[in-house]
Amino acid sequence: MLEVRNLVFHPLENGVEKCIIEGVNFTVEEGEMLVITGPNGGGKSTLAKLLMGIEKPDEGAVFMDGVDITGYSIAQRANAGIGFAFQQPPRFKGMTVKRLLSLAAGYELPESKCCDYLSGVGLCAREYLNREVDNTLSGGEMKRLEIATVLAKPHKLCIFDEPEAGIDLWSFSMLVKQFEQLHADKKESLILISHQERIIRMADRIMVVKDGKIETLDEREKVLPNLVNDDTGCACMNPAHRAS
Ligand SMILES: Nc1ncnc2c1ncn2[C@@H]1O[C@H](COP(=O)(O)OP(=O)(O)OP(=O)(O)O)[C@@H](O)[C@H]1O
Repeated sequence: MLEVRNLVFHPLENGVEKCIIEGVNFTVEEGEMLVITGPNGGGKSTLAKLLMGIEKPDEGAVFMDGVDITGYSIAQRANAGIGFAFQQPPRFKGMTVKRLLSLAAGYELPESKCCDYLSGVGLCAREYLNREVDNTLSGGEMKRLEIATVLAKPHKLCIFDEPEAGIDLWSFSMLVKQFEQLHADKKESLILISHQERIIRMADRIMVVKDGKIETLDEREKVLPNLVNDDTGCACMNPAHRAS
């Protein structure tokens, strides 16, 4: 379904080319959950931004259902069926949570539906529906709201960048259930960027990205034993990232 061919991203930093992504190739099949992990600064978020069209690759191509979407804008990619939850979600002063969810869904959502999406990420609709999406919301609230906006619309492919970041354990457990349900339905393909062992354990395949390259890409059963016994700096080894 998604095919990434030889992606290269070399932005200029102070006039000098910096190698961030170096010839990355992979595919994601229909209904598959691919978890991308690896050390901090390895290039995972940049790869997600290249898939979403937030950054443009210097070389390579991205295909969705055989169509070359490399030149597509963020909006065109959204229309092609790609949803994305940022690592650090943007805020929209003057917009209510209800309005944002309706915009994300593409139609005026009834309150009951908003309630379902909000409670799915551990937010109480009564408290949040009419709140503004501004800096009065905490980082964890923003993050969960961002995920709710992605869940509010069916996509072919959803990309979640560190959905666990800044989220308390109780809400994290609810999120894991949401991902398990999405995965069980097999209607959407999922790319989850994560350092969390509990999320990594849900993957069909695991990709380890390090120094802008794919270090490993294989089925979970093959990658996981090496990952949890690895002390080379893969963040999921850090006890702080382990799910309780
Ligand atoms: N446009 C850019 N110009 C210069 N450097 C960049 C640019 N985008 C990303 N980088 C650098 O590329 C490297 C990879 O960043 P990226 O955010 O993709 O890593 P990551 O694997 O997602 O890390 P983390 O696990 O900490 O979230 C970092 O060193 C970052 O500072």
